[in-house]
Amino acid sequence: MESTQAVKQRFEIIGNDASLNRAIEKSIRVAPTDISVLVTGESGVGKESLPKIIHALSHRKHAKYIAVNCGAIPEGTIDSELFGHEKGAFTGANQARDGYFKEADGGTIFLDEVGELPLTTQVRLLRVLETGEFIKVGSSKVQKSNVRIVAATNVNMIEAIKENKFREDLYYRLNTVEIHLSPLRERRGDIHLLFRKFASDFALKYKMPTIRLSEKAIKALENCSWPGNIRQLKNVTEQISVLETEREVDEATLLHYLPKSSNLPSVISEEKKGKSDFSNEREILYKVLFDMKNDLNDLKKLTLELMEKENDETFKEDNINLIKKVYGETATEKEFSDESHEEQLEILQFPNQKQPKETEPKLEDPYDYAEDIEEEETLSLQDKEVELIKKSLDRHHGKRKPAADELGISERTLYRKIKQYDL
Ligand SMILES: Nc1ncnc2c1ncn2[C@@H]1O[C@H](COP(=O)(O)OP(=O)(O)OP(=O)(O)O)[C@@H](O)[C@H]1O
Repeated sequence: MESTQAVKQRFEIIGNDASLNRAIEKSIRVAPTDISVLVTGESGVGKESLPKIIHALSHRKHAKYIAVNCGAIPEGTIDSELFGHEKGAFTGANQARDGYFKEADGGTIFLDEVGELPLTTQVRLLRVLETGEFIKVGSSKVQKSNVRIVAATNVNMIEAIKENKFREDLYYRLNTVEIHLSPLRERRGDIHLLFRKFASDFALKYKMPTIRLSEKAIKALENCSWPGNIRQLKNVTEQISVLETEREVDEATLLHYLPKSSNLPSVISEEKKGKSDFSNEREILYKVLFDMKNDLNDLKKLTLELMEKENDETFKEDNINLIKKVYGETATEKEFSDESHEEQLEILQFPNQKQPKETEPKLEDPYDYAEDIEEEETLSLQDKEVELIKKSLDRHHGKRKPAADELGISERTLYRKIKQYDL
C-alpha cells in the first residue's frame, strides 16, 4: 500500500494538516474495494484529488476515469450525457450516442456536485448503482455497466433531503464511506505552505522571480478566513505574482488582495445583524446596477420594436406592462418625446463610462454611438456583476445557496457564473 506521503507527492497535494492526511489515508484504504465514496467539503478545498487517488490505486486503474460536473450540465441533457441516447430520442439527436456509464465500463465515474442532479436522473443513478443496469434515453433496451462511483458535494445533503431535492435512498447508497475535507481556515498551518508552492508555480509559469511575504504578511495571510478556500488562495497568489513588481510583499500590499471583510470577523457579524445583507451604500449601488442591466435590456427591446412599429396602437396594447415597467405608470398616456428619451439615456450613463466631450463633433451615425455605449456598458456591468457575486460569496463564506438567494438567481446560474468568471 502506498504511503500518504508518496500519494501526496504523486498527486501534487500540499499540506500536512492531520485532517488532510486522514482524508488521504481513507482514500488509500477504500481504493482497492468497490465501496461508494462521498467526498464532502466546501467549494475549493481540493475534493477533486481524492477520486483520482481512489481510481489510480484501484484495480480499475487501466479502465477509464471520467469526471462529470453535475452542476454544469443543463438539466435537459444530463440523462443523455450519463446514459447515452438513441437516434431520434429528442430534437437534434441525429445519431445514437453512448453515455459516460458505457464509456467508463470497468472504470470510475466521479460525480462532482452530485447534489445538483435532477430528481429524475437520481432515479436512474440509483438503479445503475443497485443493479448495474441502465437504459439509454429513447430506448427500451436494458444495458449493463460495471462502474465505481465516487461522488462529491459541497452542499448539506441532509438539508437537501429535507427539502426534497435529493433522494434519501440514493444518499445512503452513495455515502457508504464519507471522506471530509476541512475548510482552509481550519488548517491554518497549511496556508503559507500552499502559498509558497503556488508562488513558485506561478513564477515558473510567468518567468518571474518568486514572490515572498514579510513576517507580518504571513500572519495576515494565515488569519484570513478564505471563504473560497484553496482555489481562492491560488487565485490571490496568481494575482500578486503577476501584478506586483516588488517581489517582497509586505502586509499592506497583501491586504489589497485578500478577500475583503473575511479577515474582519467583527465586521461580518455586524453585517449579519442587519436586515438586509446589502447593508452598505456601495453594495446597494451595485445591486441597483445589477437590476438596471435587466431594465436596460427591456428598454432596448422596447425601443427597437417601437422604432419598427411607430404609433402602432396594437403594439402598445400588447406591451402595456413592459411600457409601464420601463417608462413608469403614466407613460402610455404621453407620447415618447425626445425629452423623455434623453432622460432615460442620462440614467444609463455609468460613472466609469467614456462620455463624449462637449467639444467633440457629434457623430453622424447614431447607431455607431449606440454600439459604443453598449460595449462599454457591458464591460463595466460585468465587473460589477463579478464584484457583487464575490461579495455575496464572501459574506456567506463561499456557500452558494444563501449567496444565490441573496442575489436572486438560481444556484445553478450562480455556479455557472463562478466557473465563467473563475471566481
Ligand atoms: N492540497 C492541495 N495542494 C495543492 N493544490 C490544491 C490542494 N487542494 C486544492 N488545490 C487546488 O485548488 C483548486 C481547487 O481544488 P478543487 O477543484 O479540487 O476543489 P473542489 O473542492 O473540488 O471545489 P468545487 O466543490 O468548487 O468543485 C485546484 O486548482 C486544486 O489543484
